[in-house]
Amino acid sequence: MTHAIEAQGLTKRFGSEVAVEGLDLTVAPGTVYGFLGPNGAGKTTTMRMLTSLTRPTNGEAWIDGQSVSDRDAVRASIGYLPEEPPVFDELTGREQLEYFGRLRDLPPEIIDRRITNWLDRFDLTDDANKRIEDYSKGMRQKVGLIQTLLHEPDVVFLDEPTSGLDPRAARTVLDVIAELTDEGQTVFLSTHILSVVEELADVVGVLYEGDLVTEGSPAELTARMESEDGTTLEDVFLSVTAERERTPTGRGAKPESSVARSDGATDSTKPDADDR
Ligand SMILES: Nc1ncnc2c1ncn2[C@@H]1O[C@H](COP(=O)(O)OP(=O)(O)OP(=O)(O)O)[C@@H](O)[C@H]1O
Repeated sequence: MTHAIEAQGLTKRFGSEVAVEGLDLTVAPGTVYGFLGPNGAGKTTTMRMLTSLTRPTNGEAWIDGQSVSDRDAVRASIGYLPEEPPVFDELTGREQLEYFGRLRDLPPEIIDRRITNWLDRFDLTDDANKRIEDYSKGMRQKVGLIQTLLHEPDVVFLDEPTSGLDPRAARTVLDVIAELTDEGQTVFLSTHILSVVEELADVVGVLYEGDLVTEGSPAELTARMESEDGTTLEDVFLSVTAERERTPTGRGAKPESSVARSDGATDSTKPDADDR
């Protein structure tokens, strides 16, 4: 079976800073992989490598068996919603989505039909012709999510997809994620909201200082802890990350505050300058 996502020895250094270290993982098609880790653990950097937006310093990754080093070959298979949805303030919601549909080479009638359906699903129809500069954070997030899904990618990378959403919209997003996997799509989901992972993830991986410190189904991870009934994913998360804090390795020894981002990136869906 071809893995939807595979990484072998994936490593990213920014100067002397090791953001991700020798990451090995596989994700089966049609599943949700919950990617957890404290702030600065390397989740975004991992997703940027897996989506071909930044080049690994070492190691390799494949999407549907296709190397991410060939951006053109994997582009159509990937959808990526970064933490800050990349949208143009001066466009209306509908124009933004049409623009994305054209970038993805979708026929106009398909673009039109899918946009209409998604706007309706996310309760955005009445605001579709307003400029995005007048949108709330949650409305921008909805547009970002729709444009990520518009071309029906095989593998969807979502960074905090429910960020800024009210409970009803957040519920719609969770339902949509479950439906995607029913259709055979694969979802790589990074979030700090553990209940979301608990509900959706088939497999959970916890990244700590660039290292995958534990992996398994939510049930396996909670069962692995020698503790009383009622252990939650939060207990697991706190336990595995605290263990590492007591025995710092690699980049754990470095002060986080000394690290300056070298790309100054404002649009996290753009490839890094050194990767073009
Ligand atoms: N372009 C860059 N230049 C220099 N250092 C970087 C760059 N991008 C990330 N880093 C560093 O790599 C490490 C991992 O960052 P990353 O953004 O991947 O973490 P994260 O797990 O996504 O964090 P959060 O949960 O806060 O979003 C951090 O120490 C960060 O400062």
